[in-house]
Amino acid sequence: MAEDMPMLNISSDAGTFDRKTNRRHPSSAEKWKRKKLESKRKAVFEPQESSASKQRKINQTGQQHTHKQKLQTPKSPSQRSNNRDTEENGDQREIFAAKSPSKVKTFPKKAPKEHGDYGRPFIKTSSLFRNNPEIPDVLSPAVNLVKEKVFTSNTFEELSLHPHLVATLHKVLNVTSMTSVQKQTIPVLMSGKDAVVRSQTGSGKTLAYGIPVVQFLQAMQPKVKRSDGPLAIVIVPTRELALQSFQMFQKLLKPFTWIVPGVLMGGEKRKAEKARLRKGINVLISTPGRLVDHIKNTLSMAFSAVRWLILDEADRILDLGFEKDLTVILNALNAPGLARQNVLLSATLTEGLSRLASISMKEPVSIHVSEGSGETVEVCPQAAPQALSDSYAVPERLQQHVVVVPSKLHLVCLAAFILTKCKFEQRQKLIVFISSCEAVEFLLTLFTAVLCENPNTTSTKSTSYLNFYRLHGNMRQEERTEVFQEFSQCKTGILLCTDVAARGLDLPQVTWIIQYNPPVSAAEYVHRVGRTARIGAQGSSLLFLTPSETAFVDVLANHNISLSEMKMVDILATLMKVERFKDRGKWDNKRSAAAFEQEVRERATVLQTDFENYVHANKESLQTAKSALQSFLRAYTTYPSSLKHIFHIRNLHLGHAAKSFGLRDAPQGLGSSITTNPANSKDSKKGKDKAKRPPKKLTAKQRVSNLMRSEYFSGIEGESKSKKKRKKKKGQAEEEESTAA
Ligand SMILES: Nc1ncnc2c1ncn2[C@@H]1O[C@H](COP(=O)(O)OP(=O)(O)OP(=O)(O)O)[C@@H](O)[C@H]1O
Repeated sequence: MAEDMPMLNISSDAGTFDRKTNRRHPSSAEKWKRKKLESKRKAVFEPQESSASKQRKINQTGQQHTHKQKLQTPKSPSQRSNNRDTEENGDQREIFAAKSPSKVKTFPKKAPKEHGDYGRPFIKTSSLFRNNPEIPDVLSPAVNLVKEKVFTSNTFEELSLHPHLVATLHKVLNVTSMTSVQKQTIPVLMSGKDAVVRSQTGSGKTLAYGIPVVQFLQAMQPKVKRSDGPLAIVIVPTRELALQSFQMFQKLLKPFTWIVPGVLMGGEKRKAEKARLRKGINVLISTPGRLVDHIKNTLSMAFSAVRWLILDEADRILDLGFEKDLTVILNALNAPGLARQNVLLSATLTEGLSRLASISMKEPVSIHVSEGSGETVEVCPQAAPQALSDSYAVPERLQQHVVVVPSKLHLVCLAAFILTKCKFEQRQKLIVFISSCEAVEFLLTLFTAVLCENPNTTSTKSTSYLNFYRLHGNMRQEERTEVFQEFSQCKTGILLCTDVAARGLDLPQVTWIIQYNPPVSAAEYVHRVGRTARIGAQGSSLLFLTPSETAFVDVLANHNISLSEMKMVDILATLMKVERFKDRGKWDNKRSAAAFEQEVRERATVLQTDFENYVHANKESLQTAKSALQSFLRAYTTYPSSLKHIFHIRNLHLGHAAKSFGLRDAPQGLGSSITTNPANSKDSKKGKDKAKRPPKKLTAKQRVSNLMRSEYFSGIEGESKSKKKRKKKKGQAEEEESTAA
């Protein structure tokens, strides 16, 4: 791993160390030594290698790894990681390098003149930029884009709605003409039929079911009373989406004050929710888990009057994690046997839904908004959802990009992209998708500490153009709600989040969606990017892939999604404009392209070193980084089997992945359950043996538990067994308490 360490090449004998900047200035003796070694620099820099020489190096890599591991043995990893500051670490590396035979390269002592000295220690860039897998060109296959027209020229007046409802749409919701999905769905639902609705993200599906429900309820005779209990139930996969749908119903129901909407989200005290349920909620919006909780534990929960069941993001709700909950809900609803209208909606409904349709729907109308089908609505009994193709429509004004970044460079590349957008462009609102709650927390802390502080001053005041927010399922509900509201209202900001924010959230003016960790399916990709370019607006997205993951572009192409490539070097080049590097001198066009590239590499290395210094500054931050890495690895094991040929934990290089968490080494004992790349194994011989063994087959139960764990990583809904048990106990206690009261 030694070669993977960031090399601030500093000798121990003299020089001054600037504690403010964490950098050491070389002594004159050192400078002389460096000068002598200048002639060797070419051998070290190797700016452009031929593919033949690259291949040779790849062939040698295994040998080099083994050798370097041997060199490191005098110190245990834990001892190494306890070395707080770079100076100490730098000494350590030099000692090892001195003892090593010729295969281990000697590091240069001085940067070439054209790169400037600026009185800074020379920065060896190879640890970040060498031994990375080759970056292939990504050619997104040609696809037939599925187009959906968002707006129609038809108005809500054409629908025979209650005039107060039309007025509310105009005045409160500020909408006048219908979107395509509304034009097709509202009349079908108003005629009393069940429907399966698929239309692109941000096309107005919420009002497409909200308007018919309100129209129906306000017209009911005798007039709706609170004591009637739930008449319409809306199930959504996340708490924030529940809150958002609830707020939409609140607005729509403004003129019809006798109809009461309510939301059950979890996070709130069950006792308080129970009290609200007892008082009476007519339009009940809930996450599946919370509703099941009340079905099982709230005696006063009655479903005898339910006339509408709406599953928004229906494909998500049908995922394994929620299926059990849904069965409980359907059993409870089906018991009284009242005629009920059922609606399923999502931007990515596929044939998997036929199972649910057959359980709960009667001759559903299939509404599929796309070019060509714009004016027609088919009535397809039972098998309707199967007719839905696997081609997904994405918003027309969404610009989709992909960037291929080796694992080691992930962190600096994300940081550079955030800086590019937020510092040098106006009014940027970014959402960054990350695979686990722990990794979100880690990146928030790291970026806030390293990017928001100005290294040239002692002030810790954060820079005004970088406002970080975070959202994931391990946060307290009040905090989640607060962040959701704040990020909705802010003009600029960066939301670091898990997939809790992937579905349905209507966050205004989001300009960029960054998928730092790839999604678990093409459908999830569509929902993530759908947080921008909503309702006809413009937006952009960027998908990060490692070189071994580029086949995911073909998976997306199979669903008619096409991406254009962005080059990592172009993203990193932003570092040339960043103020924190201003002491490195001004750059102009007169310098050679190679010098420019070298300077970019050096700056990226300085930034990576800042990240690593922060991570290794104390035990706590080191542990946080390790936990984040571990959770990332665990999340990586949960890709479905259909994508395992692309996203397999064995393809990951642990040392490189560790670097993307600011760690200088892959921590030991990352969890025996995680299958690792044999090349990462401490004992390469053992690793080879391991590689021969066929991968352990998981039982169905294990696969399910893996998926559930994946939910827990993003914190969408699934919970660990022990957490559920604790909650159940608490609930029972509350129940007893309230009965006693
Ligand atoms: N007819 C309309 N005219 C103008 N704006 C509208 C109209 N209908 C809905 N909107 C607005 O469009 C935005 C997106 O709507 P909505 O959240 O319902 O989309 P969606 O199709 O459910 O998206 P997703 O698939 O991501 O859940 C909302 O801000 C909503 O207020």
